Amino acid sequence: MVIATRGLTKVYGRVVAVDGLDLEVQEGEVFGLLGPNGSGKTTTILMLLGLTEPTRGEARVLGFDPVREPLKVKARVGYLPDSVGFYGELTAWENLRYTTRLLGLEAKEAEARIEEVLRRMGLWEVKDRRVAAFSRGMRQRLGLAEVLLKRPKVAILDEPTLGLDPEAAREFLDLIRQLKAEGITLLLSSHLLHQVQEVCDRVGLFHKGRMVLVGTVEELARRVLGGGYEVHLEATPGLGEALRALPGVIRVEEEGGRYRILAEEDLRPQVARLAVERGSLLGLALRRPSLDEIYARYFQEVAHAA
Ligand SMILES: Nc1ncnc2c1ncn2[C@@H]1O[C@H](COP(=O)(O)OP(=O)(O)OP(=O)(O)O)[C@@H](O)[C@H]1O
Repeated sequence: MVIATRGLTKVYGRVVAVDGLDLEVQEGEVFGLLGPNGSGKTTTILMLLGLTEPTRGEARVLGFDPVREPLKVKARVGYLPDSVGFYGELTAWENLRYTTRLLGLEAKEAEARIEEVLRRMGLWEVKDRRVAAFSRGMRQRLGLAEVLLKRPKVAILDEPTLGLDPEAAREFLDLIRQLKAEGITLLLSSHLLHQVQEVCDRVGLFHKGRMVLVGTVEELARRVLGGGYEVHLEATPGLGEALRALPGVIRVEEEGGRYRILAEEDLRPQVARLAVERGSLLGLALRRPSLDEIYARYFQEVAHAA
């Protein structure tokens, strides 16, 4: 287990920021800590890095206790905070050179690593530009470059796509996929559920300091919505009834020939056959159920039960 916590709790005065967190992240996994602002994601991250002390409970990161061995954790774990602090007056290269000094790398090794990470993040061409002139997306990539200087086994990214336009966010998520392919374990936090769900192997949904749901998106969809598959169909209007009668279909929403079908399995063949038999098939696609919907539905049910 790369990250493990038991009963991890942080209380600020009267606010329980993180409440009895049991979290396990395995080697090579991309795990998303997801939830609205103020739900405890950043506090969790700070405790894992030894930057704030838990009130109760314990954590292990790569086997080290962040409270008692914070330097061992920091040496091995890359951290991208939610607002990255670089020296605006210095160039990208100079900022990273500063970091390599803090890491204690000797000049030759430092310069080789800086070139490597800047090239990877697509920033080599702008290495001599002052960071003050960087866009938010470039700054985030420079933040990830800085994380990689350390050659970490684990990277913890706090709200990595916040403030990025859709294209920059997509590029950033692609970089995260590449890091995963290299075997780096990633923990990332976000309140943009739909955006990061694509890259996460598993997610933990936070609500008021508690991790209320944890699993793959499909598992959560099955547990909360009743089905893990969403088929989108465009066909002749009026097929709702017939679609609902297909075995494995849980719910069908229809809007003028556009259908959203929630199902227990991938029912595209059955749906296609039905659409062709009853008229015409104009479009068919399988979507991952959305975490936003899972989250919303879960809280409707919680509120309803209460
Ligand atoms: N240093 C602090 N002192 C007092 N209260 C705090 C402190 N840090 C966080 N909190 C409170 O703890 C709760 C959890 O905050 P936290 O920042 O961990 O949430 P978050 O999910 O990361 O949200 P965000 O996305 O806004 O960072 C909030 O109610 C917040 O106000």
